Amino acid sequence: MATPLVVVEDLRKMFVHMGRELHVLRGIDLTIEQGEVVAMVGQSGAGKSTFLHCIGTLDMPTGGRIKLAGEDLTNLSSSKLASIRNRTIGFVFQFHHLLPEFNALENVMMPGLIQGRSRKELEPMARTLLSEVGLGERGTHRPGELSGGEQQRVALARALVLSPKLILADEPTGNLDTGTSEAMHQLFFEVNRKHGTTIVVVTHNLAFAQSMPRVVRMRDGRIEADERRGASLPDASTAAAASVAPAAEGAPASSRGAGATVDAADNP
Ligand SMILES: Nc1ncnc2c1ncn2[C@@H]1O[C@H](COP(=O)(O)OP(=O)(O)OP(=O)(O)O)[C@@H](O)[C@H]1O
Repeated sequence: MATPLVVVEDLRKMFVHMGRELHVLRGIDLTIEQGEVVAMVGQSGAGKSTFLHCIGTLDMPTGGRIKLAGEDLTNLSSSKLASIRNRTIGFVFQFHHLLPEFNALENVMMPGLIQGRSRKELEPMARTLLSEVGLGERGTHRPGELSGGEQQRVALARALVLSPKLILADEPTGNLDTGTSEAMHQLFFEVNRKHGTTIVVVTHNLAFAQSMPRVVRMRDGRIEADERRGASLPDASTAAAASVAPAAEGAPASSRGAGATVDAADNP
């Protein structure tokens, strides 16, 4: 039976900007089950990132309720929220925010090192994750010595190092070329398959969104559509190849038209 990981009820977020109220989330109800892979799509300004930040405990809602892994986040202190965040969520952003003075392996270990865990404890996991994202041989490279796609793969490995139940990704391939994006997209499916991690991705990439089993479309701070496609995930061998072959980054775009934007589809 499906187990809810994220339960959102009547979620609202209002910003006050220059004395004016901006109602960015206007009553969102959404349940995400454990192990789901969900695309969040919609036009620019629809509130996708704000929604992601709220369920990621990076931003406080102004109304409604969020339950994460059974815990009601309402009225929790910032330190309690940080503790839930650290043990439950891994983040992947458009810009990877790797620390330039540390190598790939150290960057992957960093969330654990910050928590006071030992290098000895973290290193085997970090090495395994780097291998899973196809960078087993690049552990000693600093971010400046890696391509954009490789840096983003290090960021994905870093997001996984504390074994989160949930990965929240905000335009994780928005900064990458089409072929590199495709390899990264396959990696998300591979991570879901291998670790059972629930994944929520904000994306403008039509091909990526359409490959997801569930697509939630936002408009003006509300959910406009929530479609479960029943689509099978991409072929495991394709995903595995993408995860182990850095060369896949240079692979040509598929005929599905990766790189097209969902917004373009919104406004035919
Ligand atoms: N801190 C803030 N203060 C005021 N307004 C904000 C703040 N953060 C976001 N907004 C506004 O909220 C609206 C929704 O922003 P959000 O980033 O969630 O949209 P989005 O759907 O992710 O858009 P995009 O696809 O362009 O990234 C925008 O109009 C934005 O200007």
